[in-house]
Amino acid sequence: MTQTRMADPFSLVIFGATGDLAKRKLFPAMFNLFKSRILPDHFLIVGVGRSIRTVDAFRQAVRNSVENYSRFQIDSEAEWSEFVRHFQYTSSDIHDDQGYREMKGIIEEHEKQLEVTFNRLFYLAIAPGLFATVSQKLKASGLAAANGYKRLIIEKPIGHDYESARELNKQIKRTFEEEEIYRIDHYLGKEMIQNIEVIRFANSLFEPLWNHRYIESVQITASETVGVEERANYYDRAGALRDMVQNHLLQMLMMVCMEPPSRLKTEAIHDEKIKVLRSLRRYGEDEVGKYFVRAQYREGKMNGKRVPAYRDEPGIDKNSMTETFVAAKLYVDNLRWAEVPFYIRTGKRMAEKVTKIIVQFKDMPKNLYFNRDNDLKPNILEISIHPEEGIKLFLNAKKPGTDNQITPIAMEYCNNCEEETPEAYESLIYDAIIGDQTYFTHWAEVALAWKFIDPVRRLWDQDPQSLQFYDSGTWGPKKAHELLAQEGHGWWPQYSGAQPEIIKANELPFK
Ligand SMILES: NC(=O)C1=CN([C@@H]2O[C@H](COP(=O)(O)OP(=O)(O)OC[C@H]3O[C@@H](n4cnc5c(N)ncnc54)[C@H](OP(=O)(O)O)[C@@H]3O)[C@@H](O)[C@H]2O)C=CC1
Ligand SMILES: O=C1O[C@H](COP(=O)(O)O)[C@@H](O)[C@H](O)[C@H]1O
Repeated sequence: MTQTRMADPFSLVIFGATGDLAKRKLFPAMFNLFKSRILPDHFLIVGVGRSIRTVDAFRQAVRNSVENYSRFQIDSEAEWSEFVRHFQYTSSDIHDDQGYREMKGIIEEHEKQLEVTFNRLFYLAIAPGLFATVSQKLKASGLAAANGYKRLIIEKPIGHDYESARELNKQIKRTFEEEEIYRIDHYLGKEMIQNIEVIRFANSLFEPLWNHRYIESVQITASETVGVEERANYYDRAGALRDMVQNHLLQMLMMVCMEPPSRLKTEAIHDEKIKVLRSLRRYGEDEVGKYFVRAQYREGKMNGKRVPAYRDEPGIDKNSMTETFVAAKLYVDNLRWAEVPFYIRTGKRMAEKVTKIIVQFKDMPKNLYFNRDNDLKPNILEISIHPEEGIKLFLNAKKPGTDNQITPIAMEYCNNCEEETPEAYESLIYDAIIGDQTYFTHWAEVALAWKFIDPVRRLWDQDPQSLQFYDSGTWGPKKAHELLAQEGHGWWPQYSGAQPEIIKANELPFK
């Protein structure tokens, strides 16, 4: 959410309104925006699903979802009525033209009552295999012919490789221009991911150091404790490389690496992100094994409870070769990042749920001054994205009262300690409503990310030996540690051993 202003009146059609995404994310996000008073008086939400529901039953489902997942409470029945009166429902199969006529009828009826420009958004919370059909039928039915704006919001996965993504994109573009397509990568809606830009470009402290001369390495971790859950059908065909690396991890990498944009405008930011993907070092087939590690979880213990191996999860093939973990060493071959390793890792059933970026600065000269025993801890900037949100800067300082002993200390800022921050979908839906594409994925990003991933995937598919295994509840296979050890590095924080004192940002003298 880049700016807070009241949105213009709009109609939003949610395809897949009876599904999980709508229930857990979309309805609560709409309610959060309503509570934040940034939705206009006039807006309409039309839910579409195959399930037969009355409008009242649909509104009750919206209420259940808000009560379970919204960050705000419903304060009164009057408030609830004011919110829910905006919701309508129509039951229809996506292939059925009559359904589109009904949607059009509901929307036109709403628009007729208003003397304003008619803006329409279409949110596809449905399987990607249905995107092209909906897009084509929106055009044919005239629904996509608003006299204001028309926008399409789609979810990942966008294809399963470059070719399929390109084909899908081609079909969607028959109805929507690039400026009308909002491709959600929900990591870009996270507060601290959006904060990376500010930390980098609003602090004279960091910008001069943000390059290969001062940065030793960067680590990006997105670890999860959950297993495959109920998504066997999708996940077993996707794997962690497609599910997490192609999108979320590369997006985080782009935010860390991009050059300062010429202006804080969507196009300028997208241009710089795209250049990062273009600069990513491509590995030959014989190099994938050296720079990438993939693995699958075995059974293990999580919170004292035994959990099954991936191959024993419901719906998963007993011989599945799908990876649930990926680690990689990447290089961005440009002048700023020459030879700086970017270590990325993601996995399911790992020891902790954590999303974090670690920027490790170069060591002080060895054997000089305070580093004479060569045991100074490195300076680290830790950007915590989830579940903590904030930054910590690890420094070395004199231990109070002792004889020149040095201790690591940390200065800390917590972003979500005092108040709950907006949820990613809330920020992104709001941005789509006000027409800000900054934190959505441009087609060129999708295309280049696939082009980077595809050769790795191809190689893995031909090489069963590339699959390692790790116990559930651990930090992944040994090889993922060896990947860093080769360079004298280690995954933070196990490697640091530091138990730094924390200096809170609000205790600093300038506050
Ligand atoms: N759930 C999540 O957290 C996330 C989901 N996504 C993506 O969002 C999309 C939806 O996911 P999710 O909500 O989990 O899926 P669900 O299976 O829970 O819901 C699918 C929805 O699509 C509707 N639907 C399916 N086929 C048709 C059809 N032929 N005509 C009309 N409606 C149809 C279903 O309606 P009905 O049941 O009434 O037939 C239902 O509302 C997927 O692309 C997924 O990858 C992305 C990120 C996170
Ligand atoms: O997109 C996805 O992300 C989730 C992890 O998201 P987070 O916000 O909880 O970090 C992951 O579980 C899922 O497999 C993937 O499709």
